[in-house]
Amino acid sequence: MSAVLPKAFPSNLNCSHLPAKPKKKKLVASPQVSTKGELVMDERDTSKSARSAKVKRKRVNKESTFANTIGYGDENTGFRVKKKESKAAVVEKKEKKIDEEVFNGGEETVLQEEDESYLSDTRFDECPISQSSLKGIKDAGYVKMSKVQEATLPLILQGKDVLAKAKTGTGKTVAFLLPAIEVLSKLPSSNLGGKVSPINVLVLCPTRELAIQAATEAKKLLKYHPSVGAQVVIGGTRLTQEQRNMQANPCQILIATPGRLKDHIENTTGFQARLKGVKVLVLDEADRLLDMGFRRDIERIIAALPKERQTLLFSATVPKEVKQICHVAMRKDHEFVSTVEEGTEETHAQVRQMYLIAPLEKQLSVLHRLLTEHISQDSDYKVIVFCTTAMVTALVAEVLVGLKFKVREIHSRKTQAYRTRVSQEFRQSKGLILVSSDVSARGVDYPDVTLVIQIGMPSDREQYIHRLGRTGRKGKEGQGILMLAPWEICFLNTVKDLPITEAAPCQPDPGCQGKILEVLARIDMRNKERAYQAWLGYYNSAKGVGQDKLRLVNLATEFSESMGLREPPALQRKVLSKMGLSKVPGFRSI
Ligand SMILES: Nc1ncnc2c1ncn2[C@@H]1O[C@H](COP(=O)(O)OP(=O)(O)OP(=O)(O)O)[C@@H](O)[C@H]1O
Repeated sequence: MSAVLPKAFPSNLNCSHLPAKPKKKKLVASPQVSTKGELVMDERDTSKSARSAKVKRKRVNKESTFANTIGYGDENTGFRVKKKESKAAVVEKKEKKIDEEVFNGGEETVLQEEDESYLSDTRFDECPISQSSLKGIKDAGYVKMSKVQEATLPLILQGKDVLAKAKTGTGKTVAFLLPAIEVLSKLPSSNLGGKVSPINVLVLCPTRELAIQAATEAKKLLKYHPSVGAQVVIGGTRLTQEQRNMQANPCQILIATPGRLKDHIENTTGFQARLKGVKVLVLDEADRLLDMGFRRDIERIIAALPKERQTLLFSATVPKEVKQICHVAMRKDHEFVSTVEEGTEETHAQVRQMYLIAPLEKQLSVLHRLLTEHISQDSDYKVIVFCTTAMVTALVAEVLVGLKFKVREIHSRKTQAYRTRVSQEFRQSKGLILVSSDVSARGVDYPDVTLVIQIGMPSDREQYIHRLGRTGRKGKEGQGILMLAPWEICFLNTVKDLPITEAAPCQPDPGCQGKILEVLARIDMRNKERAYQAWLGYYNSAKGVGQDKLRLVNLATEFSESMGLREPPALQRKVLSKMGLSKVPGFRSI
């Protein structure tokens, strides 16, 4: 590995790119319980401005925390207790327990500093919605509607198809769920019963985490609608188990990921007939669901639904192409609603965005420095580190664990039970780093994320915005750092209209590189091989990088060197062939 630092990375500068954090406020619980069942917190802080901030502590449901029940950090704890049970039975029980916890909502303790800029002046109780929904909303602690909720509710209640765009973390989930529940609760009873139990509201989400989260939100709103239920069908769980659940307790609201829904359409008896009852179809993260990765599944699903229905498309990003192809799902006379003013940025002003250029060989030590600095400034840190692929995510997580950071990892190569557990833990934690692939890029609502780091170029501008949107939710502050290699600078063109500034060059801690090499040396070779292959696959199809295959060979070698390897791993011929790289000189094959 070369020790020479490129120009963009001068050795005499310190890492001063992170803005100094304001002094932490001390939050002290005052023993008052409001009429809403909220525990209201007093804020004891010496600073005047801080004293004026409204801070609430919300208690949601249940006494036992999800974290306590499951026993994090020791995957095996739960398995060893009852020796007589088979491993499969225990796993099944554990997954069931996770499901129950997820859908009943474990205790969630959230400290909130309210900045109400995302809210409108309209209160929910001024709207023409049912008393049952209002009670659920009140219990959830929502008083005023967010701007997107205020803008879309009347249109949806009028029966219009709606394509809605609103910034990340501004309440789009409630914006589509609440009116959908209202539509459902007004259906004549013939639609609610009979031989076939119809699905009346179908919500599609691009990731499992998002589907689970939407179901949790639905449960809150349905609390006082005893005859309406919401169910989730997602990949990574047993199809037969889902079939049994649906048969035992068919619900009117189904929240699904597209692949698994398609499976049910094709393999579950009576499912197609149930779908004929759909009155409202929602595509959450619509632009993602309509892009090529999902399009076929979506078209197949739409073909199974009645044409006479209402369709709602929601996202924080609605590129031109989506407006052009939304007719795949919507009626021509649909309404387009945007709470992002024309000519203004799609990101939040209170989230400071920076980019930082570092060669691959230095990125882990720069990451180390960024994290160390952030943690020293904020003991309540909650960081998400996004990586390009699942296997690169696994590798970066392993390195950070080796460097003694408190880390969890989440990506598609983990079992669904693991992903659900980690997601719940991160939601409820402070002082934790989540290393993630794009499974957490969109929609996932982790409260109080203090910093989002993106390593390597995101797949596109939209993905950058959604990943960044994991911080600065509900009007809170946040920071985002995009770390690019010098040859990835072209990505900046796609986000040049966003307020993203160059961070001061970062000098890693002396000695850190040595530690990283030691950690890398201990990592199983197979993990590095997998990361190399995944990295190559990603950049091979990345715009602005993948076209020049000869350059790609050199960049991939640079990546393998950044993992401490002297020579790049050999790849299977069929893998190279699949990537269209078999004839490119420089790749080793077996
Ligand atoms: N009217 C409201 N008042 C207060 N909080 C709300 C309101 N509506 C929704 N919320 C809360 O705001 C948070 C963000 O909502 P949500 O996850 O739906 O945002 P989003 O706009 O869908 O974000 P993304 O674009 O990232 O998917 C959630 O914790 C949700 O419970």
